[in-house]
This record gives sequence, C-alpha cells and structure tokens, in this order.
Amino acid sequence: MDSFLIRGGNRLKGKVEISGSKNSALPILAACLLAEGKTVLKSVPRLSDIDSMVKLLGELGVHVYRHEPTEPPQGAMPPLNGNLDIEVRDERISEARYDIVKTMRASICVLGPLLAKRGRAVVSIPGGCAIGDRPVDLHVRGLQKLGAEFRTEGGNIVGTVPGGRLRGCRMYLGGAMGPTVLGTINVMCAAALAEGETVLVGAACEPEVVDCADLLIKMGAKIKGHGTPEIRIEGVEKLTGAEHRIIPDRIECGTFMMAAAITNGELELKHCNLDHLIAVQDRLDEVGVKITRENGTIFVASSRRLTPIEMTTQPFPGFPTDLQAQLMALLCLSDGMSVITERIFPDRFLHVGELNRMGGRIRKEGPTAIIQGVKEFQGAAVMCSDLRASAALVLAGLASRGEARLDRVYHIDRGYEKIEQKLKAVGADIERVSER
Ligand SMILES: CC(=O)N[C@H]1[C@@H](OP(=O)(O)OP(=O)(O)OC[C@H]2O[C@@H](n3ccc(=O)[nH]c3=O)[C@H](O)[C@@H]2O)O[C@H](CO)[C@@H](O)[C@@H]1O
Ligand SMILES: C=C(OP(=O)(O)O)C(=O)O
Repeated sequence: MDSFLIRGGNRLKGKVEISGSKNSALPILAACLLAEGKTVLKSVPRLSDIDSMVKLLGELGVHVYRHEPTEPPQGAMPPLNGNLDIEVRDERISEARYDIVKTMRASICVLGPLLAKRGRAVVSIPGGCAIGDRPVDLHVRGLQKLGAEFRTEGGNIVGTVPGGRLRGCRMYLGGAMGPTVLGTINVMCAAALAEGETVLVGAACEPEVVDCADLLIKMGAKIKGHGTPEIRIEGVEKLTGAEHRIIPDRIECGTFMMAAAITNGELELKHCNLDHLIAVQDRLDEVGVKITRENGTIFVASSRRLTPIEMTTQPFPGFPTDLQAQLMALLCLSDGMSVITERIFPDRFLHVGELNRMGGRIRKEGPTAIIQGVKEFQGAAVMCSDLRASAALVLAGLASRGEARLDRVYHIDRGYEKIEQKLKAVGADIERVSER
C-alpha cells in the first residue's frame, strides 16, 4: 500500500493542468451501454475508478480501447487524460458483480442503461461508505416509474422490463436530502430509449448531469432542460456512438485553488471552468483568496491572511460537498472561528479527527463543524479514510511544519490524476513511498 511523505512549508507557484472530470466520465462510460457503434471519449482521466468502470464494462460485453499517448522526454510529467474508443460487442451478460461495485459506487450507473437497452439488469446493491449511508432508493423508484420491476436477491438488485421497453412518464425525482446526481443520470439515460416523453421534476442540476445529457444528445437522444430542475426527454428507438470531450474536473480544480491558498502561493490552473465553481469562488473571495480568470485558465493567489467564514454544502450551484473537507483544512489556518455545515452527507467528517492530529482545532456538533483557526499544522502520521478527506490531509501536509505521512493513499488515486506529480511540478515536497 502506498503512502505520501509531505514536508510542508513550500509556497506553490506555477501552472497545473486540470484533468477531465471523474464524476462526469464514470456515468458517461456507463451511458455508452446505450449506443450502437463506436463512441470516442476524450479527456478521460487516468484513475483507478475509471479502470474499475472499464473492467465492469468489459464484463458487460463492452470493448474499451485506450489510446496511449507518446512518452514524454525524460524528467517531464507523463501525459494526462486519455482518449477511449468504446463499443458494445456482446449484450448477453447484464450483471454487475459485488467485487467491482464495492470498490466504486458509480457502478450503479449501469442499472438504467442495462434496463433500457437489454431489458434486464442484475446490479449488486452498493453499501454505505466512509462518507455515510448512501441508499439507491431514488434510482430504483425512478426506474420503476418507467415500468421496470425489481426484486432483491442475494445482495443484488434484479430488474426486468415487462414488455421489453420502458415507458416515459412525468415524475418527481427528489428525495429527503434533495436531488440525486447519479440517480438523475441513471433515469435520464433509461428515459432516452423509453417509449414516449419523460419529465424529470426535481432533477439534479450538476455540470456532470449536463455533460452526460450533451453526450446522449450527440448520440441521437432528444433532451431539453438539462442543467435545470426539470428535464424533458422524448424517447428514441436507437442511439448511435458519438464523439465527446469530458468536462474539466471542478473538484480537482477547487482542490488546487485551495492548495494555492493554504501555501500562500500563486497557481495558474489550466483547462478549467470557473462557472462550475461559482460558489467556491464566492467563499474563497470572502476568505481573502484572489481569483481571476482568462478564458479557460484560473489564476489563484493568496497572501495567507485568511478570514474565517461560514459555509453550508448544497446541491449545484451551491458549494459542493466534495470540496467540504478541503475547505475545512484551509479554514483551520484562518484568523478566527469558522463554521461548516454539511447538508448533503451529514456524516462526511472522517477528516476531522485526522486534521486535529495535525494540530487543527475542530469540534463537530451533528452535521456542523466549528473550526478554531490555528497558526500552523504540524506533520504527523495520518490515515486517509476516503477520497476528499485524503485531499484535505494533503493540503494540511503542504502547510505543516515537519513531515506528514499519509497512509492508504489508494483513496486519493480513485480521484486525483497524478496528484503528487502535479504538486511537485509547482514546488511541493511530496513523495510517494510503496510498502509491501
Ligand atoms: C460518482 C459521483 O458522481 N459521485 C458524486 C455524486 O454521488 P451520488 O450521485 O451518489 O450522490 P447523490 O446526489 O445521489 O446524493 C445526494 C443525497 O441524496 C441521498 N440519496 C441519494 C440517492 C438515493 O437513491 N437516495 C438518497 O437518499 C444521498 O444519501 C445524499 O444525501 O454526487 C454527490 C453529491 O454531489 C457527490 O458527493 C459524489 O462525489
Ligand atoms: C464521493 C465521491 O465519489 P463516489 O460517489 O464515487 O464515492 C467523490 O468523488 O468525492
């Protein structure tokens, strides 16, 4: 298992290239199950979650070919992203097994496409995870409304489509915790091949939903209203492979914005979309971080006098839960008391204990964390518990006195492409060590 050793204190300065979005690429890969012929996806990040989805698609009869970029000159950073050719070659197997689903919750995204295209799906029920309880009831209810029937059997959701084709309808898709991102994508994908019109009311508005709708439209789907809470889908008989570039990863971009801020640094973030980070920009503005943009590049600079703030996570366009832990690490070094409330995953706080081990002063009260600013972090041995908690620990390590050791960095590898190489290139002292 790999660890990171980080010696903090260096100001980050330079350019960072932001990768394609993990959370867009994963459901988009699953959506390829719907199409006939070849789909070409560009800017797919090289991540272990993407490998897991490619493996799952392989088991479902989908051939995925990754174009390998040419090797860089010695010492230069290896190329990012990649282009994938994807083609469904065999539709006989419709089962997503537990040993893949357990490594990656986004596996649930094959449910809607399998039902719509093959009339049958067996998908292992994803359990909870380190960020809390994560039911899939809204996915199942939405697909039921389109006419699918479900039973559970041996830990699997077994779905069938009596009559062979789903039927469109008007439905409310929100839940007690608000809209569901992957649930919206799952039902939208299924509705694309259903008979008649589907209207999804209470749909998620996240950029990843819009990106998937944009691909489906290129494949021949008739979708309107994506990016708003009401999506209209007129079902078509057939979708055909298309070419599509994945949007930039707004969570990776936000993490690097905070890396600049926490190290008193200056970063130029290439290939990003600040419109996807408007709430993050708003909160960082109030903290005192200077952010400007020019076309697809974001410039971030900080003088490290950080003002304490309040922040509540919300569905898009609100502040994303996937940047909550990273913001908390930053606010640990502000001049006073900050308050963070987590409204999407109220238990997503496993980073609190580890940040406190590094010298943070954070107290948790239910879904709220109260953060008393301290002068600096101290290096310590800490444990990564989940993807974004790990990113928060990296940020704390970059700003700590002494050496921080982060164990179980396989969590980071799920979602940050070549993170230590990108950080090293802008001046961080970070090293990956492997222990067998
Ligand atoms: C791979 C991917 O894209 N993951 C993202 C996606 O996860 P994911 O799509 O799984 O998250 P959801 O938007 O579905 O979750 C939002 C809330 O709804 C609840 N809920 C969800 C589904 C359901 O059937 N029933 C239910 O009650 C969840 O427990 C949570 O409280 O959006 C989350 C919220 O922005 C992000 O943190 C994840 O990084
Ligand atoms: C929580 C995340 O991913 P997943 O939904 O795949 O667990 C994330 O990307 O922060």
